[in-house]
Amino acid sequence: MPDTPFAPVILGNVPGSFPHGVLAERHPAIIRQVREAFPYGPAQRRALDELLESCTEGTIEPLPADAPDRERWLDWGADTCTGRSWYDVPWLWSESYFYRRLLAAVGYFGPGAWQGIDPFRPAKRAELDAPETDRELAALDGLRDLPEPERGRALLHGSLWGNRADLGFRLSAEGAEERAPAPALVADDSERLWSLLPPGSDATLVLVADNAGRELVPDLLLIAHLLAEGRAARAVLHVKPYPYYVSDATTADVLDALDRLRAAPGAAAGYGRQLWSALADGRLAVRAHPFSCAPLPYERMPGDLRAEFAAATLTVLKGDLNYRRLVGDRMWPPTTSFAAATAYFPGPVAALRMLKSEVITGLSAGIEAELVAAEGQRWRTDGTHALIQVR
Ligand SMILES: O=P(O)(O)OC[C@H]1O[C@](O)(CO)[C@@H](O)[C@@H]1O
Repeated sequence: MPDTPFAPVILGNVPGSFPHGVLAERHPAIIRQVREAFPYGPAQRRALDELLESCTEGTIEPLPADAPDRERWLDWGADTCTGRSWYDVPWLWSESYFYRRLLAAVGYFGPGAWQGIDPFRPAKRAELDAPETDRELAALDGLRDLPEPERGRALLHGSLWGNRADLGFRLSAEGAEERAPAPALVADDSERLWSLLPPGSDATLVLVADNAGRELVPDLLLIAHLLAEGRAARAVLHVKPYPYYVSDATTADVLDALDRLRAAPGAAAGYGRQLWSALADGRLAVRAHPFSCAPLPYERMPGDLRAEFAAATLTVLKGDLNYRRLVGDRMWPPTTSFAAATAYFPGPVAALRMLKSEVITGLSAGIEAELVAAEGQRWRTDGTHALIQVR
């Protein structure tokens, strides 16, 4: 991507800005939430306190010498960020490293009794087990008699609006959903998406997941539909290798979502069985590439991931964080073409995203004017607007 002066990389060092608020308020709130999630011992509580002090008043500290991923983080720029304020390095880097340090503080990486214990699991399970999930699964019965294109559209929108299920965002977004006088969908390239996945095509779909629970379930339903209707011959679901951004999906969350579907009454159980057999016979594969938790834009993706995305008929990136990484987490003018901002991507790519941070591209001047007239700049960050963009 050309180093364009008019699209600076986002930092968190402007007091009052959305990124600054995430570092200064949301991260401390997440540390408090994690502290209460499990009966962590004195050592873990001390480590959480130290992280709280470091990320609010201190500087970025290096990983311990024996950290298994120390070399990887050096490749990801740790030597240029450690020793500096969390607010003065790229926001994306700061956020990503915060979750790496948070997991280390509770002993997630081990060795020890807390190795592999997901500090966000109670919150994710509560969201998956919520009565709203029952209602959403029951609504699937109403899709059975619809013609395929309508069922496809309903499931695509289920996956899109499912991106509301961002538990980190919810910590600081009370009441956001009531507002939004301007159009909720600010860009819609869904017809182009369907044209890339016609029925009967030997297509390979790659879906890069975002949140677990009530977002992951509709993502899985969309995959099941595309496989069952022959719009995709095979699918790869990318999840996170470790817990991330509070509610991002891991393989354990995929299994929880599958259990939820298979245990549900009606059409939902059928989708659950389809997905189970697709996993068993290889039509659906789950991958957890380390780069999924990298503090870097997709432009910096490693060769094996680039090759996988290049070979895919379509790569669907879910959510706000993936969108930020897709367009370099830069403050592009909103009317900058999505195709130009993603020109480096090795294959056809679609973004399904709720707007929960300032980054945006590919808006028409008319839509931008309407949004600004109705909501100032609130539309960028309050999670009430969405986009489907395809290149
Ligand atoms: O779950 P999503 O859609 O990637 O959203 C992640 C949220 O976290 C943020 O990184 C802010 O912490 C924003 O990108 C967004 O508000």
